[in-house]
Amino acid sequence: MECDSDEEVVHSPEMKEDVFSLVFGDSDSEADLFFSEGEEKEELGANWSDRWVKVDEVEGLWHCSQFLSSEQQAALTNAIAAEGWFAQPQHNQAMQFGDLPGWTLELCGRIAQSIRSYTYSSEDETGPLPKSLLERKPLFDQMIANSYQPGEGIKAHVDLMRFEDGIAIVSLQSTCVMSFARLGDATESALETESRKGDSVLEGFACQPASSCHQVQGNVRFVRELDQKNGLAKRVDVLLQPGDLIVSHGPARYLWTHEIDRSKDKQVWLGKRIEQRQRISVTLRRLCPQKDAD
Ligand SMILES: O=C(O)CCC(=O)C(=O)O
Ligand SMILES: [Fe+2]
Repeated sequence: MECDSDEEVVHSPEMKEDVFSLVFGDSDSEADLFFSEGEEKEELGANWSDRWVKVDEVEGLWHCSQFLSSEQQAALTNAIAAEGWFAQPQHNQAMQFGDLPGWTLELCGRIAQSIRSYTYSSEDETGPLPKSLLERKPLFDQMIANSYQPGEGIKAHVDLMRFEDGIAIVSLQSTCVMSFARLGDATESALETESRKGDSVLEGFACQPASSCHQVQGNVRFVRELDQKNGLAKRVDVLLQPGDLIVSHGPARYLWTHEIDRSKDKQVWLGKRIEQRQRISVTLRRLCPQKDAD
């Protein structure tokens, strides 16, 4: 079964006040899902600059490797499980608008913190989000949690225009390849994966005689499929591992589709098949202001 983004709300239960404290013990509004006791929140940003990687070909797409540690991933997975949204495998999507659960607010805070720490320490970069988006309040007011059983993915889409620019997605539990395709090319016939088999991963940027390029940047690998005519990337695959975060704005948000095809034989990375487990993702966005009805 495919998840059709935004079209289907399987489950959207009322938030129970006490769920968060049941899972994490009593905590105040500065809930401590992500921060262990005594940890200096301000100092956490120190090494963010190394983890954020700009995906050059998809302007406005940024990847943060290991945004959440394994403990934090477990805590977030538990918080989602405690919501009861995915108690049955056929329930695959839950949305929250406005008053977001405590763990979501904490996640938003941590995303903002990591982006700020990157953006304000590198003057010449736009960073994962332009400052105008980064400093809006609230940063996000809508959350979708998606649950994918092995074999399930999400069709190529651009997120609905009712959401503002600036989108964040956190991946949990199963590694997957997310494919970005330039909007004009999105409907082209299935893209060749065979040509990638046997290609080796090289440090830096290496173009194969065929039309695909591999790039390794830190812990992140991209595979780019080039347009033979103009040499520009028409498809870029990004490996998302549990705990990774991606953020998109501008062209990446409006001019590229994103897709996860987990049908048989599609989740292949550098010649190896990715083991599929249940995957959960948390997408954070902000709704456009309501237009007054005339
Ligand atoms: O599951 C994902 O990583 C992507 C979700 C997505 O694209 C969406 O909800 O619009
Ligand atoms: Fe999406």
